[in-house]
Amino acid sequence: MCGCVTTAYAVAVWAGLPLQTSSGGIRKSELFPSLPGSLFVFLLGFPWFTWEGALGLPAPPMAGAAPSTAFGQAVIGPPGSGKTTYCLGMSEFLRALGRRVAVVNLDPANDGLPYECAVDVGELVGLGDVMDALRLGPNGGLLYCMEYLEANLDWLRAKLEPLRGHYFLFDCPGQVELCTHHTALRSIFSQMAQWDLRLTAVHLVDSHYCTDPAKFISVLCTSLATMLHVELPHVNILSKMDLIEHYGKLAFNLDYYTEVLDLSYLLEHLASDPFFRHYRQLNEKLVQLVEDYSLVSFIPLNIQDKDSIQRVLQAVDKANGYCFGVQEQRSLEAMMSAAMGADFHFSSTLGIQEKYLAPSEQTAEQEAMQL
Ligand SMILES: Nc1nc2c(ncn2[C@@H]2O[C@H](COP(=O)(O)OP(=O)(O)OP(=O)(O)O)[C@@H](O)[C@H]2O)c(=O)[nH]1
Repeated sequence: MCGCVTTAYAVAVWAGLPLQTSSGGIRKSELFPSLPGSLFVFLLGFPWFTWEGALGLPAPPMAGAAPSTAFGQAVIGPPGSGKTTYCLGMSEFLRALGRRVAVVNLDPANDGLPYECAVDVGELVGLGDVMDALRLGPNGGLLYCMEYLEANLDWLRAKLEPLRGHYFLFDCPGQVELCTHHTALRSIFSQMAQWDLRLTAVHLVDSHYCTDPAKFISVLCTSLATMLHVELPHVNILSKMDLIEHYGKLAFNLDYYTEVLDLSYLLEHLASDPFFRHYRQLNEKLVQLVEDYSLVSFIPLNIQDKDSIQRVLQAVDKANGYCFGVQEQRSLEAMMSAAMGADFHFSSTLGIQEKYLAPSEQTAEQEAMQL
């Protein structure tokens, strides 16, 4: 069809027929004044000739062509923060939304996986074998395994290539140094970006750390270091929201922790502890560093709560650009996304607070925050 139109156009141009209305017609001599007619028709015969190219316009999208870009999540966080459970819950949620999901286990220490694993790094390198052969402990062994994977990325690429078109969840090892200063994991992610795999780093942190101000400062520092080191679009998650007050009451409202509001209140709270009073200056500097970057915030998650997973997915899809992708299964998913976007953020955090935190008398700090 396109060929016929092109040929008719070529004949018309060659014959010198007007190409628009009789009054405003354009002749070949006006379009291509310096191009001899025979050369012009000769060019039209080539398969690479397109009118869009000739007129400097972008090429039209090829209907039905499979886009090569893949999307996914790199699930990271300290040991026990809930990465494997997250991969299971998120993969089930995504499948219910109609996405084809492939979960990839990059943690050689993971055994007895609860999810259906599409690719398992254990097929390439085993932690037990490395520890035995090189007489390393579990930590050193795991770092070696990651370096081994980095040196054998062809293996991973060959495993991922047949899964193009899937949405990927990478269950990563929990060693904190892998995300804060060791280079192997970062280099694996950056290589995946070269393969046109757009990942969001989903960094899980146990929410009960919020109940201890000193631990929360350390969580803020680790999260910031991870964001700066991993170099991926990043979403921080407070996991296990249902257990948030398991080890004590929160000193402030939940949004204080999720939005990382004025941290000087945290320092005042710490000053009441005789041990931390001696480290006030150190804590001040750490808190100042976090505030200066102004990058860290958290989304609360209870993996058993659909609304909470949806909120996380919405942030992840924005971060890696999935929501702008051509493969999005529109309809219900898009409608949910729009509805969530209209949600007033403060009220949604308040809703989570009411759900998971026991109502209590206002503490002195909370009163001070409201003033
Ligand atoms: N109550 C509750 N428990 C959770 C939640 N998420 C994870 N857990 C539990 O936390 C424990 C650790 O979860 P995992 O998913 O194994 O954590 P991980 O980060 O993969 O751990 P490593 O592989 O050791 O790094 C398990 O007992 C889970 O059942 C949650 O949202 N709520």
